[in-house]
Amino acid sequence: MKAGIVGVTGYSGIELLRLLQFHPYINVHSVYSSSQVGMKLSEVYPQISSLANYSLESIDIPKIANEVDVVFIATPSGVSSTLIPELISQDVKIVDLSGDYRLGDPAIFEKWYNHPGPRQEDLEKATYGLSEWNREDIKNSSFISNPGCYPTATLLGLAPLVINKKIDVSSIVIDAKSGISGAGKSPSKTTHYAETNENFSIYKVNRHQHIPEIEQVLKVWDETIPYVTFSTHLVPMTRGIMSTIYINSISDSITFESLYELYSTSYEDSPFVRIRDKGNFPSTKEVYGTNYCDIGLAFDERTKRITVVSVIDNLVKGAAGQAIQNANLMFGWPEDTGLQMVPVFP
Ligand SMILES: NC(=O)C1=CN([C@@H]2O[C@H](COP(=O)(O)OP(=O)(O)OC[C@H]3O[C@@H](n4cnc5c(N)ncnc54)[C@H](OP(=O)(O)O)[C@@H]3O)[C@@H](O)[C@H]2O)C=CC1
Ligand SMILES: CC(=O)N[C@@H](CCC(=O)OP(=O)(O)O)C(=O)O
Repeated sequence: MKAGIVGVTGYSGIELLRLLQFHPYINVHSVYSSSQVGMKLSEVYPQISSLANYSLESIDIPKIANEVDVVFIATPSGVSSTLIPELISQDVKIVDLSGDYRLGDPAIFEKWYNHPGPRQEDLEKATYGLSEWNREDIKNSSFISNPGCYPTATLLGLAPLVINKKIDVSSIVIDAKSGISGAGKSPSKTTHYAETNENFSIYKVNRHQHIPEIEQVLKVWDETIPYVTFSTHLVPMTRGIMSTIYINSISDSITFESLYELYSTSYEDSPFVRIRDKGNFPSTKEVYGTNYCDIGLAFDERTKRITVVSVIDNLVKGAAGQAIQNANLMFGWPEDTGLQMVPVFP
């Protein structure tokens, strides 16, 4: 299959190109840019000069649809909703890495993203691509809205408890931390080296755009879920997300062993979700450069509170890796095709 990447000069786009080098059935045919048309991609990223000699092409929808079988769109929010209305009518599979098509209601989108959302009629054609929990719909879809990085780590961490109704639904607190590459490659005041190095900061308190995304999915799993508390922090590292989740249990019979059994069973057919043994908690480096989501669990007998620790690489399972996992599902291949990496460590 031939793939195209829109936004290849960004962090998720270049990660897509890197990961697809390992894919046996997908060949990156063309790469597209809005601002550097005609340049060689190796002029932007000399580290890929040994790969095929890609030139950055303009974003011309009929041409894209004509030359590739699947197009990955890795552009800032607000861009894909200008491309999708035309692209969607063409015979090409689409994976959108941005947040544009994740929320089902354009009014909610506008409230949290602070700019107008996509058309309702196009939103209805998008399938939310949380691979592990939406496989059948993804297999039958040709337009995937890839989840956000924080929602991926958080929802994989919460799913077994929420779906199996093991918790006090009003008690969910999510404390999430991200490396700086989560903010993309354009520098800003908050991602400036002097602001992030040897610093640890909280941001977008109670107004992060991933709050409605997380709540929307949780409500599909359990309609009684009200709101969640979700906070995000910047950590002075390049990649990685750790989502630490605190929840009150509703059952006195919960033990670490019962939690471990629940999670292991829930993810027994999910090659990328790995559950840690008792007392063993994952760190972000242990999934670095891979599509894994590693989950650690604890139960506090005194407070009856459950702690879930979920880590991913934001650019892989949180973006490019999950996008390829979803393309694999759409094409009917095993979902780990081309994604069997070993973490870069240390
Ligand atoms: N970074 C991460 O960890 C994650 C990011 N995402 C989402 O994926 C998307 C890409 O993120 P990321 O790679 O970090 O972003 P970057 O800012 O690193 O790159 C985005 C790229 O989009 C292109 N672009 C910018 N403006 C436009 C435009 N108006 N029209 C077309 N292309 C444009 C640019 O390339 P050029 O100038 O060459 O066109 C740019 O290199 C975002 O929506 C982000 O929210 C999702 C999950 C995780
Ligand atoms: C560290 C950092 O800044 N991370 C970004 C997450 C980017 C992302 O995945 O957001 P989308 O929903 O727009 O795709 C943020 O918190 O906004």
